[in-house]
Amino acid sequence: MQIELIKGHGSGNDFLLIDEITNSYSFSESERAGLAALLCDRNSDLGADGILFIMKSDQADGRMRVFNADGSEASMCGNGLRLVARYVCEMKGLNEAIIETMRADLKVSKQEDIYPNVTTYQVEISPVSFHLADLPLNINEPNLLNKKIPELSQELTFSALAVPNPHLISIVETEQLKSGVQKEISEKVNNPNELFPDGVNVSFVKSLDAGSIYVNTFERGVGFTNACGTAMSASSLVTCLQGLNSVEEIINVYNNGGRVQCVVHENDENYSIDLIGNATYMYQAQINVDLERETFSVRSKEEFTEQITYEKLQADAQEYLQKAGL
Ligand SMILES: N[C@H](CCC[C@H](N)C(=O)O)C(=O)O
Repeated sequence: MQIELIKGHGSGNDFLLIDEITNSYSFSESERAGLAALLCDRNSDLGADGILFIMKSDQADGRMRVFNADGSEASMCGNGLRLVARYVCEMKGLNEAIIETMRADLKVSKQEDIYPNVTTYQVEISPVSFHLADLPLNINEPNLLNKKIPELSQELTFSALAVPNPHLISIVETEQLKSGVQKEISEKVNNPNELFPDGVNVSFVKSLDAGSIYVNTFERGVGFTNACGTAMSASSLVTCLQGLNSVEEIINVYNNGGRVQCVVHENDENYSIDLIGNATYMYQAQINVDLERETFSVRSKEEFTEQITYEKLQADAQEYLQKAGL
């Protein structure tokens, strides 16, 4: 089958966007998973952290389904939703829209550039739950906020929440970031285990200057990525719960792919997070895929020029992190 796609990224978390609104593709569930595993392979001519299927919606301006590089589907993707927001808004000539996701119809909007000439969108991250059954996390507690999980670590404390995809977050110091402990814990909870039967995204967070944090994430279904939008949003919320940052204030979230901003909103113990950051296109391509034989070829590939400007944002962020000793 012939497929057109755009490759883009949100803070270095890169995705293949497949437009099912304009094109008359009709993928079965197994084809969606198979395409993700085949096209996201970093040893192939494409490679990405996941695929974003952009689909018609009966109730919103568009619909996003996100598949990780291992072919598993996730309920939400913050960096990916900014790319889908851009694609749908530009297609329909909108500055704001509603995008249907697995668990909620979410508000998205075009924003002022977060960095000169870097196309920027804001997306709503919601719903948020601290109920452990919503991850799921199998421990006999109503929630897990800044507590130990002895099976994973004797010294680290963790918070667990679903936004709505599952996140396990630990606020750490530089030495823990530089040790191999995050990889160890992440691989343990993303291979068959009793604690997290569906796996979990694992983030280590370091508080920097006031209103600034650094987040490093091992993503369920992918591995370490440059950034994870839902993880950066969930981490921002956890830093507010721990008194390191404040709700309704901009939090600069640094990551290995650059910088985004989060604003945590609280309404009677209900939280949502606004995630603001780049939505950068890298190239568009036409490919021929033979899923039976698990092969594909790139028929054409045309680069965009936006990445050149994005790399200036990324260099600034990396300079800041170097000064912070990261
Ligand atoms: N790996 C995640 C999905 C992608 C989320 C991430 N790329 C983001 O930007 O939020 C999961 O399985 O829950």
